[in-house]
Amino acid sequence: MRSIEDHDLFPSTPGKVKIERTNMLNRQFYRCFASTSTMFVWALFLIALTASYLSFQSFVDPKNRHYPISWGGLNWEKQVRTSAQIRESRQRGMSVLVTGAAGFVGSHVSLALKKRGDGVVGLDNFNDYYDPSLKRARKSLLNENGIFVVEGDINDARLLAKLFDVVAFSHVMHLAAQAGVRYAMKNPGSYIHSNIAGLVTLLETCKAAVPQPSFVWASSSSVYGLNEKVPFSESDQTDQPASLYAATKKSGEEITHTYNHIYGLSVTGLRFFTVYGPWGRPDMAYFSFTRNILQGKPITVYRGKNRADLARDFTFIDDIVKGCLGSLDTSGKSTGTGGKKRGPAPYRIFNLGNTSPVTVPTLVSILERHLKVKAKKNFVDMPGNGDVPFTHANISLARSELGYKPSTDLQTGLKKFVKWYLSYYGYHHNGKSVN
Ligand SMILES: O=C(O)[C@H]1O[C@H](OP(=O)(O)OP(=O)(O)OC[C@H]2O[C@@H](n3ccc(=O)[nH]c3=O)[C@H](O)[C@@H]2O)[C@H](O)[C@@H](O)[C@H]1O
Repeated sequence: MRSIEDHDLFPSTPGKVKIERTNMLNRQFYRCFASTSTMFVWALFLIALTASYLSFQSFVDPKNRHYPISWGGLNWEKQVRTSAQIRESRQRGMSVLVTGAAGFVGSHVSLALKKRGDGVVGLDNFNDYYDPSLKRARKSLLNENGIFVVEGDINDARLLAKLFDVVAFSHVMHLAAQAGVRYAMKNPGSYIHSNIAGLVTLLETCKAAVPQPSFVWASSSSVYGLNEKVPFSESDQTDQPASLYAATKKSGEEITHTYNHIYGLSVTGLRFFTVYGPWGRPDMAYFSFTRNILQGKPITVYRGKNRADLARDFTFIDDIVKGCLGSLDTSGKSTGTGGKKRGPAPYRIFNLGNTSPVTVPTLVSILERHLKVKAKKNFVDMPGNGDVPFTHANISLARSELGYKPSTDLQTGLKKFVKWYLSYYGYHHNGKSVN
C-alpha cells in the first residue's frame, strides 16, 4: 500500500525545495498552534466566526433579528385601530397600511386617502438617509389629520404580524424604500435591506394575512436603465439596470410576481418618474439645487455623452397621488387564504410619468426664475454612478386602466415647490432666511 508522502501534498508542483519548505511550514504551524497565547487568538477567531454566522442567520431569517420594541400595548393598539377606521359616510372605503408614510410620496398619499374617508395607518423607520426632522414634520402633519404613524421597520416581521392582528387591512400601499440612484454606490447594503429583504418580509406578512390585502407598491422608472426606445413602455425590456437601486426595484417586480403567482396576491407595481413637489426629498436635484441657489453655493449640473443635456420626465406629486389612489381603487382582490392561492389574481405594472421630459439646465432656469436668484453652475460630465441620460414615460396603459392624467407641467409644479420651500425653511421672498 502506498503511504502518504510529502509530494502527495503538491501533486502538480514536484521538487525537493518545495517539499522541504512544506515540512518547515508544518513545523512552524504546529509550534504556533500549540503556544498558549496563540490558542487565545484562535479562540477569539472562533468566537468572531460564530458571531458573524449568527448575524448572517439573522439577516436571512427576519424572525431572528432584534428590533427595539417601541410599539405595542393597549393604547398603541387603540391608536392603530382608530387610525384604520373608514369614515362612516364613505362608500366602499378601504383600510390601508402605508409604508414609508413619513416619506415624500407616502405622506401625500396618506393625507389624500384620509381626506376622502379611507382608514390609514402609517409605518416608517425614520432613518437618517436625509434630514429626519423633515420626516418628523411630515409625521406631525399626518397626526394632525388623524393618521397614526407607527415607528418601525418593514424588516420587523413581528411588528408587521401585530399590525395585521390588530387591523384586517384591505390594502397595502408600500412606499418605504431606500431611494436615490447615486447613493447606491456609497451604501449598497441599505438597498438590499429595504428594497429586497424588507419587501420580502412585508410580502410574507401579506401572503399569510386573512384576508390577504391587495398590494400596491413603488417601483421606479430607473428599471428602464439603458433602454433607448422612447417613450418607455411597460412592455419594453428592463434587463439592463444602470444602478443597484434600479436592480433592486427590478428585482422587486420579479419578487412580487412570485407572490402573485404562488399565493394569489393582487399586485400593482408603479414605475414613478422623478417625482417632485412640496415636502419633497432633499437628496433630489430640484431640492438640493434650490437650497444651494438660495445659499449662494454652486450647483453641479451633469452632462451626458458629447455634452448632451440630461433630461427627466419630472412628475408632480399631486399627479402621482392620483395615480396611486387610482391603483388602489382598481387593484382587484387577492385570492389566497391561509397562505394558499385560490385562483388567479391581478398582476399589473404601470408607468406614472408626465410624458414630457425636460432637461436639467431647463429645470435650473425655472428655479432661477421662481427664486429670483441666479445659480452658480458647474457643468461636469456625468460621473458614471448609475445615472441614465433621459427618461420619458408612455402612460397610455395607466390612462386607460387607472384614469391617470397628469396635469401639472414643471413650471407650475416648481412654483408650488418653491412656495412651500420658502415658507417651510422660513425665507422671505428676497431669498434671506428669517431663522
Ligand atoms: O424616477 C425614478 O425612479 C428615480 O427618480 C429620482 O432619480 P433621478 O431621476 O436621478 O432624480 P434626481 O436625483 O433628482 O436627478 C435628476 C437629474 O438631475 C441630475 N443631477 C442630479 C444631481 C446633481 O447634483 N446634478 C445633476 O445634474 C441627474 O443626473 C438627473 O439627470 C429619484 O431620486 C430616485 O429615487 C428614483 O425614484
